Amino acid sequence: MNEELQSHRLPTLPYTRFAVIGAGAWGTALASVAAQAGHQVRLLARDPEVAEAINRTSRNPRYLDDVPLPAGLQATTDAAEALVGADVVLFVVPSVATRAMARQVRPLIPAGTPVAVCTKGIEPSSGMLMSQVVADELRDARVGAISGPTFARETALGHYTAATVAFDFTHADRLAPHDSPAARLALSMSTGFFKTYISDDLVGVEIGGAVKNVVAIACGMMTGAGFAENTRAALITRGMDEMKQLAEALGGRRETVTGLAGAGDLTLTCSSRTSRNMSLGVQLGQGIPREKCFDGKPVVVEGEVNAVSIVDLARRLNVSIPICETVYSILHEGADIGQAFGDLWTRPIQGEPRALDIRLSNPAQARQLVMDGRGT
Ligand SMILES: NC(=O)c1ccc[n+]([C@@H]2O[C@H](COP(=O)([O-])OP(=O)(O)OC[C@H]3O[C@@H](n4cnc5c(N)ncnc54)[C@H](O)[C@@H]3O)[C@@H](O)[C@H]2O)c1
Ligand SMILES: O=P(O)(O)OC[C@H](O)CO
Repeated sequence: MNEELQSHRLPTLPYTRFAVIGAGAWGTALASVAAQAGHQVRLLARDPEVAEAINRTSRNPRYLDDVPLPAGLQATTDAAEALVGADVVLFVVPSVATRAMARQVRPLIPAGTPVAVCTKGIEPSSGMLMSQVVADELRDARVGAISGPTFARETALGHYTAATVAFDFTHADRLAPHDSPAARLALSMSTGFFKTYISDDLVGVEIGGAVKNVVAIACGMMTGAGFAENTRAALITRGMDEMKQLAEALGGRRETVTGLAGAGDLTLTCSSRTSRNMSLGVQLGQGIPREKCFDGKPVVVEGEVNAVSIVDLARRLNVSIPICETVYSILHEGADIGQAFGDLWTRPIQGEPRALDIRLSNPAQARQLVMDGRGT
C-alpha cells in the first residue's frame, strides 16, 4: 500500500473470495497469486478436462503444466459455481471473447461487485477498451483493470513481478482512497513476490497494455528480418510516444504511459521471444507464412487482432501512430516488411516531443536538394 493510503486511519480491507473468469495462462497465474495470498479462488475453465485436472493434480495441463498451483484454488466449468459469493471478479479471456463472456455471466454478478479486466486489447468496431466493454455489459459493476509487465509463467513461478491495479475513482473514492476498489484489490493481490501499484487512470493503463502488443510485433518483425538493436530501441521509444498520444486523446494521462502498464510492459514484450506478439513478429520477419507460425497451433496474439482496432481508433481520433500503421499494413494489407520499415524511416522529420511543433520535408527531398547543389 502506498504511503498516502497508509496515512489514512482506517485500514484497507482486502477482498477474500475471488472468481477468475478464464483458465488460460494468465487466468491461471492470477488465480495462483490470489490463492497464494490466502484467498478463496474459483477459476472458471471452458474445458471440463482442464477443471478436473486442476482440482485433482493442482496443475493446469494445458497452460503452465509444469507449475504447481496452490491449495485454495478450485476450478469449475460452472459459471454460477465460480461466481457465487465472490467479492471480486477477474476477467481473463482473450479480447475477442470478452464481450460474450461478460454477457454470459451478467446475471451472476451482483451490483457493485468490483471486476478487474486483465485482458489487453480494444474491441474492433466500437473502439472500446476492455474495461469499457465489460462495463457496457455489466452496467452495475465497478470495472477496472490489472495490467503490467507480467509473463504468466514467471508470475506463476513466483518471480518478482509488479503490476498496476487501475479503477476510475469516484468522488467517494477520492474522499476515502483506502477504501476504493483499486486499493482493496491492490492489497488483496499483494504477496511477497507480486507487487501492486494503484492508478486512477484506467484509460492510460489500458492503452499501454493494448498498444504495446502491436509495437512488440514490430520489434519482432525487425528482429526476424535481420535489422539491428538500434532499430528496436527506436521502435520501443517511438512506440511509447504513440501510446501517449492515444491515451491523451482518450482522456488518459501521458505520465501513466511511463509506468508499469506502459513503458514496463513495452520493455518486457519488445525484448523477449517469450512474448507471443514478439514471437509472431520474429517468425513473420523470417518469412514464415502466417498459417505456419507457432507450428500451426492456435495462439492468442492480441496485437494481431488489435492492430486493426487500434489503427481504426487512432484514425477516428486523428492521432498519428505510424508504427502501429506499419504493423497493420504488413499484417492486414500484405505490405512488404523491408519496404514498410524503410518507409517508416523516411517520414518527415518532426519534434521530439511532438509538442515541439516542427515538421520538415521528407528526408529524400533533402538529399535531392544536396545533390542538386542547393544546400548552403
Ligand atoms: N499469458 C500472459 O503472459 C499474459 C499476461 C498478461 C496479460 N495477458 C492477457 O490475458 C488475456 C488472456 O491471455 P492468456 O495468455 O491467458 O491466453 P491463453 O491462450 O493462455 O488462454 C485463453 C483462455 O481463454 C479461453 N477462451 C478462448 N476463447 C474463448 C472464448 N471464445 N470464450 C471463452 N473462453 C475462451 C481459453 O479456453 C483459455 O482458457 C490476453 O488478453 C492477454 O493479452 C496474458
Ligand atoms: O505473450 P504476450 O505477447 O501476449 O505478452 C504477455 C503479457 O502481456 C506480457 O505482459
